[in-house]
Amino acid sequence: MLKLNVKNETSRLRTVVLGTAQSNGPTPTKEEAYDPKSLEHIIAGTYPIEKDMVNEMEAFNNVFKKYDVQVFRPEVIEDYNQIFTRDIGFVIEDKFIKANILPDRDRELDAIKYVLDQISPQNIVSAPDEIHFEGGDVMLWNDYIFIGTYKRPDYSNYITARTNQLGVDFIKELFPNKIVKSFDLVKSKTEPRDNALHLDCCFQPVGIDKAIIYKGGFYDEREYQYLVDLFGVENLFHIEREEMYHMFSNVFSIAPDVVVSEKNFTRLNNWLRDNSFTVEEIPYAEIAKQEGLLRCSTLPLIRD
Ligand SMILES: NC(=[NH2+])NCCC[C@H](N)C(=O)O
Repeated sequence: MLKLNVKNETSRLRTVVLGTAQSNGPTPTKEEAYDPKSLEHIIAGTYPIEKDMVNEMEAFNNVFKKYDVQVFRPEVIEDYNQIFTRDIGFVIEDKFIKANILPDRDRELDAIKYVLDQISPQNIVSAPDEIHFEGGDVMLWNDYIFIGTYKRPDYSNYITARTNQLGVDFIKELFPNKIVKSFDLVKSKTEPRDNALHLDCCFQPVGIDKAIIYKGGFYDEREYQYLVDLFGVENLFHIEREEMYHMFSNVFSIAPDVVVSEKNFTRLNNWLRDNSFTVEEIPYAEIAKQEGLLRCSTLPLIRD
């Protein structure tokens, strides 16, 4: 049995699910795209090919091997995108919460059934259909749970809005001892530079007291200010619109002092090293074209 334990984004990682790019399927049509960055690359004819994405995920897997992390991979569903495991469920403390994900993606959860079978059933939580959340919107910070959401009434018009108020309320009720803070995110169906698809596309803690943040991802400046006040401006690495488009905030921590990052994120990687982090650089620019990066590709089950 797996003894789940995740309380934050950075404690030493022991067990994780890493997505797979195998049998990712043919390039989707414009109509099939469910995020604007994939759409941009479908139109431009630059949508990533499977072989490149498999290689990028292997590089990620090799970093896990180097740090002795136990890795589960989803069973491969033929011609189905299973890269972004983060969104299909998430662990808070010792609970696995199954996400009510975008209908286009709902088969992804079946592929990790063999992992869920190793978790005590009383620790697996699912929510009624009208309650929406995806793991990319849920971020743990010890006593805090940060949740990205979309609060305006046209929620259902946005395929890029993945977590609703009911989702926020559900998590609040499940964890009455946590401080649950939600953040209304900026969304666009057509411009990836103005779309914070999930909270991890515009914010993520690193180390024990630092974080990466993109101010423009927050619809309400007061909610951005809340994080500035909580972390302290000197502990924040502010990214620009183009850097958020490249997904600088979507790196992944293996330990408080070890961050896996994209090899072209020079400005961020230098800042991390200047702050005594070890940066494990890997290529991930092809997968980035699907509006997800390293955090999105992982689902941590056990951290120290
Ligand atoms: N946690 C994340 N930011 N995940 C990114 C998922 C990207 C994927 N193309 C989608 O639209 O669902």
